[in-house]
Amino acid sequence: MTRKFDGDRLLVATHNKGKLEEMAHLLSPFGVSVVGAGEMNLPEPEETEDTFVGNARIKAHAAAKATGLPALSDDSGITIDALDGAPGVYTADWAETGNGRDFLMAMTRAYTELEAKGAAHPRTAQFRSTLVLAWPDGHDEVFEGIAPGHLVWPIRGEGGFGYDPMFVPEGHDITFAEMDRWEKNKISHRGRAVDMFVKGCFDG
Ligand SMILES: O=P(O)(O)OP(=O)(O)OP(=O)(O)OC[C@H]1O[C@@H](n2cnc3c(O)ncnc32)[C@H](O)[C@@H]1O
Ligand SMILES: [Mg+2]
Repeated sequence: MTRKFDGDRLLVATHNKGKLEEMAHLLSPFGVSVVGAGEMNLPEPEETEDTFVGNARIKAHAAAKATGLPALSDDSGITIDALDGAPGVYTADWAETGNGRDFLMAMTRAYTELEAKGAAHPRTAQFRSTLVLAWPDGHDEVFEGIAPGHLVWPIRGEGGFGYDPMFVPEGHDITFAEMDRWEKNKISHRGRAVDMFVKGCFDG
């Protein structure tokens, strides 16, 4: 098996601990361990684009430029059909309190907006993950994964992170937050995007 990047540790340009743990688990079967942007003391760049790929590019290129290493970023979020795709790229912003993030507040907003619209059940939604592998020479590669499902209320489960307690993936009746620790990775948007990354970056 050959790989397109050198060394065993891959820089993952994220400051989200939940994402980093999932990436570490998803990549370990390929002999790749990860190091997060936080551990490398890299700043968190402002995500000023209005697309997942645009923001993923900002994060990956900032990390690659700062370190001279290839860097893999993840920009992700949830699109809710009855809310015309909101919160989408603003998924993290819905949790912003001005003093950290509150995901119960963000999930409550999603539920409240669905109720206000009288949205029918099932309230379909998709988790989306766009990975960008950026190289120090400025070029990049893009990989995407989608997990379809629906939203439930009240929220259920203690696992995962972010909006996991309100999301039931298609073909299941428990939320991502109710799944055993690594079950989510087998079917998640991030798991699917990492599959594409692995296919694109390894041969043999
Ligand atoms: O930008 P980085 O540093 O990677 O970390 P972040 O948490 O800010 O990540 P994003 O900018 O990509 O925002 C994604 C938002 O979507 C949420 N999200 C993404 N993937 C998720 C998942 O697998 N389960 C639950 N919520 C998720 C997450 O909690 C964030 O609020
Ligand atoms: Mg972010």
